[in-house]
Amino acid sequence: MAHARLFTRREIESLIAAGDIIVITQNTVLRLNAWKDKHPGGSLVLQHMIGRDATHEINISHSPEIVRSMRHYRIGRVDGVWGNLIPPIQGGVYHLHPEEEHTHKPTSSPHDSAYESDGSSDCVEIFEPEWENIKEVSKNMRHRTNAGVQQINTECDAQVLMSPEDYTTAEMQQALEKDLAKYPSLDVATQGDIAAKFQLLHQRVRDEGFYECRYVEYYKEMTRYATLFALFAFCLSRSWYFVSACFLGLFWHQIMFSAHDAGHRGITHNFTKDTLIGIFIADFCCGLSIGWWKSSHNVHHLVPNLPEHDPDIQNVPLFATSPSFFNSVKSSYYGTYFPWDAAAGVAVKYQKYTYYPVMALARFNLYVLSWLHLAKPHARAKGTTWWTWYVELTGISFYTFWYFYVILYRSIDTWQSRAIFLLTSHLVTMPLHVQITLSHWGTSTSDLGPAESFAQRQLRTTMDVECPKWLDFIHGGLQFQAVHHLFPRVPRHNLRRLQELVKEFCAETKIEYLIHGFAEGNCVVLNKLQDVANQAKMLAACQTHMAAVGHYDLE
Ligand code: HEM
Repeated sequence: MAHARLFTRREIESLIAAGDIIVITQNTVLRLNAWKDKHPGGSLVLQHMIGRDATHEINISHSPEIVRSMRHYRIGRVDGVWGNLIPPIQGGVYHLHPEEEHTHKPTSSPHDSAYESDGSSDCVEIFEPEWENIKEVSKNMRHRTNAGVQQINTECDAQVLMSPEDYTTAEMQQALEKDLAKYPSLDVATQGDIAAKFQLLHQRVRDEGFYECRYVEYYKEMTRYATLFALFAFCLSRSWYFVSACFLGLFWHQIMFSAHDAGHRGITHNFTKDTLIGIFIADFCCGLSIGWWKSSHNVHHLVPNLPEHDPDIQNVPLFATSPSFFNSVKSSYYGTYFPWDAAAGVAVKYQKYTYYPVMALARFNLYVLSWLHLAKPHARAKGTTWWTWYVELTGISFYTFWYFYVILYRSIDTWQSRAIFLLTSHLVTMPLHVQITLSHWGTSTSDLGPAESFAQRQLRTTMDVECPKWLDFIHGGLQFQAVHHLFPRVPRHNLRRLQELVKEFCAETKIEYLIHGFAEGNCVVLNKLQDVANQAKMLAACQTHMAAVGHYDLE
């Protein structure tokens, strides 16, 4: 039996070196080459899991039936605790071992599970923690940068004698060390214990019915959306343009929460039904592509707050929430560089002040991103979800005609009223964009490496907003972001109850549960923006100084 084969770590590395998409789940080895272009969650999410134990990521993203169907892609198993490799997309480099170069046979069978066992009983390799290596690297970096950091602390002007690269490294290192000191150890036993406890928690979530959607809550939601829409239409018919625009903005603000639920298949749990609900709300009613949103959001959920990989924090030149961006990050999502140039240097210095104005206009940017996404060849999904692109294009075209022609042009008389209506309806959605950024912009952007468990990474990089129950509808479930990141398919209206279990889990595992009131959360984000702005100023001072002493070219 091919799937009885026991793989060694070296063999897994060789398969990855040969270009295979190898993922470990519950000690079984999956080869997913056949899903590369057909996976409904996108190809990037598979790539971020290559060489890793993706048990939790897989279990929280799919129904138990789909998880069971994955056995078709099994090519063998591994023994002991699997120590995650760094996926190639995140910089992992693997080489075929000379003796395997000739024997590796890439498979092209439909199920891609035709890896032939040679019947040999390969030696079992139990992963030894890389924690010692991490500490060693960390120590070396500290030695290299400590002198510079002290210099910066004592000489807060352009007299710093540090290169911009060293300064950035020092800042990133300090943030990393803060997290290492604050969060549970990355050793195998501790992270294994967190993973085991998370598995138990997930079982409890299933057993206690948290995945069951309480549809009555959606009837209430729909009543609210319908009321807001009716008020918009009524006011428009009376030519009360400003009030009408406010109601339309509030309608968009509220209904987009349900698009988020549908995008996660958190309503019916059926891909086709939830995707259609998502397209109806996002594309037809709001002019935004749910396909674009899913393609970036699925990646964001897997690698939250990793500057090179999470599209949600890649906002240079306007904003930077991590000094990593000073190194001109190449985005694995967009495939392009976010250069740290003069424009970024200036904009980021003032980002604390531009945050709310930009959030107020953020919706216009989402139109652009939606259209750009649909124009890309890879937006046309292959496999069973091929139809989504056509329905989306119909929806978004309908919206454009309806909003810009029927509402703005035909229903409103003057250009001045049109401009007021356009701006008001879009500005009213600002709290939604602030709410979205509150969840992550104030939290850590450090990468603790492949040894960190799924649950710890999500909780370390995600923040909840505390609010009374009666205000839940205003935050639309996004206030339970940490809970949602652990269980993205759990229906929104069950998250408040689930939050209690997650808090218990955090207390048991000693992972801090990040939660702030709305105003306090805003301050956390603004402080983070100010911190990075200060770092950007210091970086500029380093550049000026190094240029003055002839070690740096300001161009
Ligand atoms: C390597 C780890 C994997 C991750 C992180 C992952 C993640 C995801 C995500 C986020 C979605 C949601 C798509 C959306 O609605 O936008 C999804 C959907 C889906 N994935 Fe995966 N996936 C993984 C592996 C697999 C594998 C091995 C299979 C093969 C059976 C698979 C089959 C599917 C299917 C059929 C759907 C559609 C969902 C549905 O019908 O409910 N995935 N996946």
